[in-house]
Amino acid sequence: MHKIVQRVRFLNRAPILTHSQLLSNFSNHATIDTNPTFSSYASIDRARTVESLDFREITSTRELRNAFDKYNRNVLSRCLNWTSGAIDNHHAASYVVNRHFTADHNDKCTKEFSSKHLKNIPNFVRIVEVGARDGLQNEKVIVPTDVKIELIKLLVSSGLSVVEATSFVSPKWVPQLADAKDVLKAIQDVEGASFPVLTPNLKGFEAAVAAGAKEVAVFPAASESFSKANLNCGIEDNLARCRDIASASRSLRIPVRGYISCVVGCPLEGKIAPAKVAYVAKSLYEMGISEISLGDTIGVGTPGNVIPMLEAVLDVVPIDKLAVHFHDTYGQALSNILISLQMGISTVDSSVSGLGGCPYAKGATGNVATEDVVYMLNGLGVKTNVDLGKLMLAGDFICKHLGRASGSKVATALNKVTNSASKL
Ligand SMILES: CC(C)(COP(=O)([O-])OP(=O)([O-])OC[C@H]1O[C@@H](n2cnc3c(N)ncnc32)[C@H](O)[C@@H]1OP(=O)([O-])[O-])[C@@H](O)C(=O)NCCC(=O)NCCSC(=O)C[C@@](C)(O)CC(=O)[O-]
Repeated sequence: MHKIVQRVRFLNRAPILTHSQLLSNFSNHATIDTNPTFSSYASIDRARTVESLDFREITSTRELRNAFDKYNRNVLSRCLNWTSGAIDNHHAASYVVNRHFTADHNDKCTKEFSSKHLKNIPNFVRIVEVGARDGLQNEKVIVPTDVKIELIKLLVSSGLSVVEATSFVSPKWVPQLADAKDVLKAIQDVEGASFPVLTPNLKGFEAAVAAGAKEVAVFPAASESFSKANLNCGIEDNLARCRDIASASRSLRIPVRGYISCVVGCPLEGKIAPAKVAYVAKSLYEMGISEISLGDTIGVGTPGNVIPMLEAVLDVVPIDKLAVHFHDTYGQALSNILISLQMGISTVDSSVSGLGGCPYAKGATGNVATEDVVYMLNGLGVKTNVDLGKLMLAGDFICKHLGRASGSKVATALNKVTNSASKL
């Protein structure tokens, strides 16, 4: 039933069914419908828990499946005992979404497939949501603080357990995040997630801690030129700043994440050698950084250059300390994530609706969209604890505010499907 509630909820254009309304609709269908093709559903063992009901059992009947394929409203109505009205449209939409367009995997197929080709893929992937920071930092028009706060709350309510909240950087460099202190203070009581913030130097670290930060992130680059453009200092000077933050955080027991920018390519230097990335990763590891996120800042990576980069880093840093952070400029992010998972990495950064871009990396488009990552992981049978429907609500919210379409292919496709379904 949880699944059903989820699917109906994400159709936020019409009233939401309560749990008991859904239950009663379900028992009605099971008892009233006399169509023989529907008997497999009608004979569902009553002793089974409500949670175990699954639309797949219903949609396995040929007549119903054909009706969905042809969007035949008459047959659908007969099979499902619909009457007209908003509730029925909810049903239609959730059936259609489930039948055709979710990434729910078929257990048998996926398991056989995984055992051969996907055996290293983790059972659980931790998603680090960076939309409120990486996603918004490049926006020219200042997003009001309360919109940022609402976005963060919506992201948490979708089940994301790490939601990067903002950056304590110079407001002259990144004016969009000048309200870092207010954002962080306003989410102190939000439960269910951690809220890391970027800190480029001790000044930023101290301000973040004063505002209530319990996790921070430093962000050196693997490219000397990019380091200067982004942080006004070279790689070594910046590593010294990271070291200062790492030692200041130790006594406060504050975990420090380390991003490495430009791990395969730099907007100023071009290709980046894997050895350079490994050098910065090893330096961060040796200073006690809790997790190292490898950033393809301008999205030029393909599995062809990501694999050698990951191999070089894996020689010097244990796999459980690594995360990947792909931008989707050339549409390669999901393939790069899949390769990273196959190599054993189980933490992935992404941004709701594919928002993002670094102000100091010209041409870089958004991060990989969290919706697309969740959809792919659902399809692989990998757990994330993220509710795709609720995540789409967060995406909808921020896209409406920014006045632009979602950068997530999954959100765009599912929204089209549910719009069609609501016309049934
Ligand atoms: C690092 C600095 C501050 C050096 O900037 P600077 O100008 O060299 O610093 P400074 O020490 O000379 O100070 C200049 C002014 O900034 C102030 N200042 C100094 N530090 C801070 C601070 N922490 N917070 C607030 N203010 C600060 C300082 O007080 C002073 O103020 P003034 O006296 O002129 O009024 C600057 O270069 C900066 O803020 N850079 C941040 C750039 C940035 O945020 N880039 C985007 C994030 S990186 C990214 O997106 C990549 C990533 C992580 O996502 C991974 C990926 O995608 O691959």
